[in-house]
Amino acid sequence: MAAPKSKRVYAAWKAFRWLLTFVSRHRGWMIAGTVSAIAAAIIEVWTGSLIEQLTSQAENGAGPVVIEIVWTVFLVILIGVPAKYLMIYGVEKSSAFAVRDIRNHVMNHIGKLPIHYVEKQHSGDILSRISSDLQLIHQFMSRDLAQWFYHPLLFVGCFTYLIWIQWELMMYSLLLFPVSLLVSHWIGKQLQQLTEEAQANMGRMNMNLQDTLGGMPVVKSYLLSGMLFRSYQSLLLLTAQKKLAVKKRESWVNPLLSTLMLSPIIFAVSYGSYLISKGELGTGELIAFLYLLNLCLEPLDHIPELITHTFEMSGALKRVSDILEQPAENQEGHAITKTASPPVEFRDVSFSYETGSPILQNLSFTVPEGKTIALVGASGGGKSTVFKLLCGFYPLEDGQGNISVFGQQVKGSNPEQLRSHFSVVTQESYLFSGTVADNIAYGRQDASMDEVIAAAKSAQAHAFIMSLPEGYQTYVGERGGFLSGGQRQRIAIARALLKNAPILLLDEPTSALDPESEGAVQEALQVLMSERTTIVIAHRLSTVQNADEIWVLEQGRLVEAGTHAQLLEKKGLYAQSYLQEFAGLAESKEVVYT
Ligand SMILES: Nc1ncnc2c1ncn2[C@@H]1O[C@H](COP(=O)(O)OP(=O)(O)OP(=O)(O)O)[C@@H](O)[C@H]1O
Repeated sequence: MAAPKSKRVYAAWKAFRWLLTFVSRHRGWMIAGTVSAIAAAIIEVWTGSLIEQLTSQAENGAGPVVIEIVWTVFLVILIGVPAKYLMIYGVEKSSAFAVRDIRNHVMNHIGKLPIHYVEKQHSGDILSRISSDLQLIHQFMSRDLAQWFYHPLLFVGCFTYLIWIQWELMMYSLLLFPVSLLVSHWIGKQLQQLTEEAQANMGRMNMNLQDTLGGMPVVKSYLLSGMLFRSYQSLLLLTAQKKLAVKKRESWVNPLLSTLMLSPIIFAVSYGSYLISKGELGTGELIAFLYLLNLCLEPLDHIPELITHTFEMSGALKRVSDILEQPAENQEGHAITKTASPPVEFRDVSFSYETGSPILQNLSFTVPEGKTIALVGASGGGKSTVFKLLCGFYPLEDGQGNISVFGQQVKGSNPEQLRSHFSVVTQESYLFSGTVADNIAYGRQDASMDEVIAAAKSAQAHAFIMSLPEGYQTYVGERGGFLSGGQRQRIAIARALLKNAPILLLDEPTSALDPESEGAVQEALQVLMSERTTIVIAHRLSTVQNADEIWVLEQGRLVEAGTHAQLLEKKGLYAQSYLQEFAGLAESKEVVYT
């Protein structure tokens, strides 16, 4: 449902004010551009006055004065050239810097957005806001902002001077002016709505494109390219229709307005000639009047266009400022330091993403220092949620229990400081665009090359890295696409080793690998896990067997805990359900009943 008008106007005004805060940081060039715009407008009006003097003196036959005025006209025109140059360059320069700052600000803000917001958005839509919406804003600032100073000033200057020459002629000539303003304002509002819709569709198209490229193997194997293409096509059509609707309105309203603009000239020539015949107006005055009236009409021709561009820009501005209005994750809070208290403790934690669908229920456990805990349980039972809460991605509300790390509450802690205690390795580790060395060094950005190599050696990755065409400087491709799954995991383990955090959160890093790659990654993991506290979401029998303790999570509750042998002995849920999943039915039976 569309927001009420007053709210939309307020939102547009707020977005505009926000834009001005960025422009004001580069006010030097903006002021230079604005002053030049004022100067350029004054020069235009001044030229009109000189033309009037010139024709009057010529009529009176004052030859030397005429020559003097001609020189002055040339001089004034010459001064106008740098003034117009500075008007355009000054505003463009400050706009370019302002847009650079906005991009920085948006990017910085996105990095600080809480994960619970980002998880709900499509990255393609966010990307579209940063690229095409900001592009539209930049276009407005560099193309239209200077004109917003120049044209109204030119209009006011010419208007005042025209009134002074012959106010009646002026008033009659511009009778139709309010009509054109009303038409352009009305059309501008419609354009803002259409532009917002077109930009939102662009966002959806980007989502579609990103899904097609990012999920290419799935797209190919499930023969989805046709379906995705069709949905892209229909979005494209919708976007084209919206843009066409914008152009359609622009293209009938602009000629209409231009025609309205011609009427004052026709009127001025007719009525002015009548006044001359009555001796109430000089020929020079009429020539100057027509020159200035023409100048006066130039802004009137441009202002409607400026208004429509401004509405278009405010649609884009709103989409960008929507992201910025999302509160950033609180970067303050108490520091968590490593102490002798248990590394991880959950006390009566109950949590839900949506009200009414509990995910964790009164969950309590303590992970002792240096131990490896395997979390098992049915899919959707809340295992990954435990990790998300531990890293502070979703803050606990009052009454939802307590989570502590080294005896200090996660709630209200400094998130960066908190996360410095964890290394996370997931089933499919994320590699960034860049080299192998870069990707390992993301574990600790001040690490030396020797430390990167040492980490790679410990992660059993050095040998394969050295066999790559450019060794550590080999480009890994998008998301590490040039490497095998096992190689990617070993780079991720090297990154975690370099980070050297005391607590490991593993989402079974070998579960997506074939047995051959698994062996090498397991060896790397053993190095990583030694002397660290580890919680591992277990999918493999070998992992649960090697864990110090296994915890069974069922619908957000801890229902069984013990070593592999103890849980087998108990013949409870673990022995009956999960072991079969890990080892296959036959193997589990064999183990259970021996
Ligand atoms: N960001 C989210 N917003 C809403 N619901 C979510 C979100 N993330 C997870 N859930 C829901 O929470 C429940 C627990 O998810 P979680 O990922 O913790 O389970 P899991 O035990 O790790 O499952 P799996 O073994 O399949 O990875 C699921 O029902 C899931 O749909």
